[in-house]
Amino acid sequence: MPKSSKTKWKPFNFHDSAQADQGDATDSAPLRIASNPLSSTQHSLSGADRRTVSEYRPRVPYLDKAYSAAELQKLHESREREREAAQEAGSPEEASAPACVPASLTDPPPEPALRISTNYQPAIAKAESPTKPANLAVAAQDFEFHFRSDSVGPVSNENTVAETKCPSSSPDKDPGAAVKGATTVGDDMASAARVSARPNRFENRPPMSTILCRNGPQCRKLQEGTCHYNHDFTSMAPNGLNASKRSLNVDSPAFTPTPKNAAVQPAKVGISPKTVAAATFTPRGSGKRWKKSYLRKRADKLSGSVTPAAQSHSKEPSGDFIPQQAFQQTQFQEFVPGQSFLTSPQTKLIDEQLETQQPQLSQQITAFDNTFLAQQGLTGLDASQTQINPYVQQASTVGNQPFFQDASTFKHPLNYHLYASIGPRRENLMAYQRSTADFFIPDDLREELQRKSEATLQTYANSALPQAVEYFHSLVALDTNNAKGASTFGYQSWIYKATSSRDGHTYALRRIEGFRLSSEAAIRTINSWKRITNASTVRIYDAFTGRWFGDSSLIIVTDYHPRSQTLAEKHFAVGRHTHRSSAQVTPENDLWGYIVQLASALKTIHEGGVAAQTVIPSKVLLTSKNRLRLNGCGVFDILQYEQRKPLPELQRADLQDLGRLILGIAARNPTAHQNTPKSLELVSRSYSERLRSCIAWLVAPPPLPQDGVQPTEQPATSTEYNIHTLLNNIADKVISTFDSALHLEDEITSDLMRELENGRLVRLLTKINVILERPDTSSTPTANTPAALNQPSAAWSETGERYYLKLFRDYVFHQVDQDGRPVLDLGHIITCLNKLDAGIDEKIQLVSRDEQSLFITSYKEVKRGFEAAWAEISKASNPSRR
Ligand SMILES: Nc1ncnc2c1ncn2[C@@H]1O[C@H](COP(=O)(O)OP(=O)(O)OP(=O)(O)O)[C@@H](O)[C@H]1O
Repeated sequence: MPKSSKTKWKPFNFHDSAQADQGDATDSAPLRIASNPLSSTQHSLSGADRRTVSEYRPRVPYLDKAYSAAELQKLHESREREREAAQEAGSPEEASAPACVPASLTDPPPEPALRISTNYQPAIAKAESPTKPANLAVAAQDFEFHFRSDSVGPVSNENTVAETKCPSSSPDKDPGAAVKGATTVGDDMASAARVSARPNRFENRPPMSTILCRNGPQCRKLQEGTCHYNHDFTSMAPNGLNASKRSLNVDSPAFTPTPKNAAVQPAKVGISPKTVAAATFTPRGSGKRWKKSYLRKRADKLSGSVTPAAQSHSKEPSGDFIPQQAFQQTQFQEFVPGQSFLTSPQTKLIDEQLETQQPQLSQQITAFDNTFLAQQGLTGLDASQTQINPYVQQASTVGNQPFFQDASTFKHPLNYHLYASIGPRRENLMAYQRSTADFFIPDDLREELQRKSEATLQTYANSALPQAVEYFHSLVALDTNNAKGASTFGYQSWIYKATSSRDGHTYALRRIEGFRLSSEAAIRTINSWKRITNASTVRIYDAFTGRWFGDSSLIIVTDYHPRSQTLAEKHFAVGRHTHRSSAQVTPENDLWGYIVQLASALKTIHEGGVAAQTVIPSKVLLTSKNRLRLNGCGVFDILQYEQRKPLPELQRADLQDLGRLILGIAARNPTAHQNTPKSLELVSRSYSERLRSCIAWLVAPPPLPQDGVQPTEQPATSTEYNIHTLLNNIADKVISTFDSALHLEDEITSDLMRELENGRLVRLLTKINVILERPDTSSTPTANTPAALNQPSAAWSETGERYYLKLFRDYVFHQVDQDGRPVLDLGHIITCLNKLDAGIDEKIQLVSRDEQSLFITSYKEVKRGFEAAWAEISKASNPSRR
């Protein structure tokens, strides 16, 4: 990286990417990656094997050696001597043969626009005196050198790349002359033998004036009068092939393979003749459907009727978004190939048939429709009424479907390990080196988050559940137990995941089946619960009753915690998520963590003037590792409003329930509290006395004081049985749980930091893809002249001002090694993108795919080019800014 570079770190401003100034980009490039030394390529000047620009020698495919002027002069003299010797020996043919020497050695070369020496510094190349005329006699034949005349100054929009051709690339001269001269003269050089053994790729090349110019009709060189290629495009077929050259003919001579050592004509850019034999494109994989659609479209056209536009892209505002409804109403528009601007032979044939045999074809279409509908089981429907929903099941299946969908039916699981780093991590990296895993959050965390996200978004198209419950839609049952009896609450209860049409978030709906609300006051108790906010409770939002399920149901709306598990499922082996057998001992620290979290929840609940009444294994959710949330709160307050007990009694019962819960887990028996002394003895065998005495205190509350004063109104003493006493007694455990929580927070923050750079790179990649090879945006669409969409832009052609941006894309993403194999080096890609984002002064060499063009430019200029193109596209996208 050049020392003089003082470019400031200034990332692309991609709408919202307000990035802070990161200091000197040359000293602290944003990300430095270990470059794989094995992956250095012919295009690469950066990385571990970086060479300086001056060391670069162009690769000449048919010469192993680049001859200097002195060497060529020596060859010439040697050839002259031979000719004279032959003359003296009386060999007239040999003597009369013209001396085959490079034109550059015999004639003064035509005045070049720019002359180059082999030691040139391309980025700062300047015209040299013609004292070294033959230095590039060989190299220049293969390369058309492009230079940025303004490599340091600002890039002009009109002529971004000032390009110069070497004189020997003139079409009038045989480009292989110098090589031929060298090979016939040199009899003393092994390299000459090698050269002569290799085919000259220009030998059988047709004259340039017969080759169609790759830059197309808009070739700038043509306007300047310097392009010697053919610009008569009238003979070209619309698909870009030269019809006269490429079309198959029975009179065509049989194909004769070229011998391996024969001179090979260089391959031309274009569509391979093999494509003639390629299968016709058939949309949607069904030839019948495609043909049917096309036939109908053509029949419509002939009969004057118009195929209605699809409604699926209507921009009319909709009300609440209800995916299931929208899903079933969607119309799928058939693919209509008639709108294509290219006419395939097949469509031409059908056109002709339609013109001549319209009546027969109409019958054919009707017969085709009937057959098709019969195949789909849709007989009796008019084709225009048929809307095919690929997700709709047979009616009988839907009718028999229970509340619980077969989750595997529509499941397309993610491949969680698609992006996982493979193999062990290398430890012997340098300080500035990174491995792929460093750029992403840990695999297990990412997988867990992805699974949660998938669970949150999962819906079923053919659910037998109501489509909407109040302001919720897309219901999915979370209960796994199909045959349920009366639950904890004395009624059948169900849990559904649902999406709110008010805010689009996902909630859990607890349904109490068959509950009749007797008093308005009962449902208003939910207001106290709405105010309870604690990290260890499942938050409550709303409660209402209704008949959406065909019965009178009470619905309580709570937070949804995807992929959560109850303590009962985890510790007492009664659920689908059970990973641990109930025989396993739970670590004591985990148990203290449970006590602290639930005590924290109870503290907030009791201070809020309510009681949980649900501190039981099936109502405590585990939402991640050892992370508890008290669930099902507020339900008893509504259900037992008439028979409610005094609050102190309920709050003491909460503490006792907590004791029973911990006792059950510690003794590995959900009914352990039924024989408390024995269970406590069991606990004392596996756990500390501290834990045993804490559980013993919780499960045996002292008699209730008679005055009924609320515990929260008095300072706690060690003898009182309330949540404050509990928290005072376990203060040290509270502190250690708090410390663990802080450690976890630090870890998650550092994981988050890794993803920070990825977001920036995604924005950069998005921007690059928006820009690259975009069709022309310069023309503004009007009523008479529609936008020139899909028209290739001259800016991307070889002479266009954005050509080098395309080459930069190849340099970053399409690297190949010396054998032409793809190089997949994430380090190289990320390094290049970061350097582009920073816009540093480092030089890069961009080579066209055919190796005919070479640019020496810098990241700074590439960035400037991308920014200019982005500004142009942004302007074109916003009519008010045009
Ligand atoms: N808020 C929630 N978010 C996500 N999942 C939940 C939520 N509440 C409950 N679940 C899940 O729903 C399932 C059933 O929960 P529920 O509270 O009905 O327990 P249960 O075992 O059916 O007990 P019971 O029938 O005695 O009430 C559990 O697997 C639980 O993980």
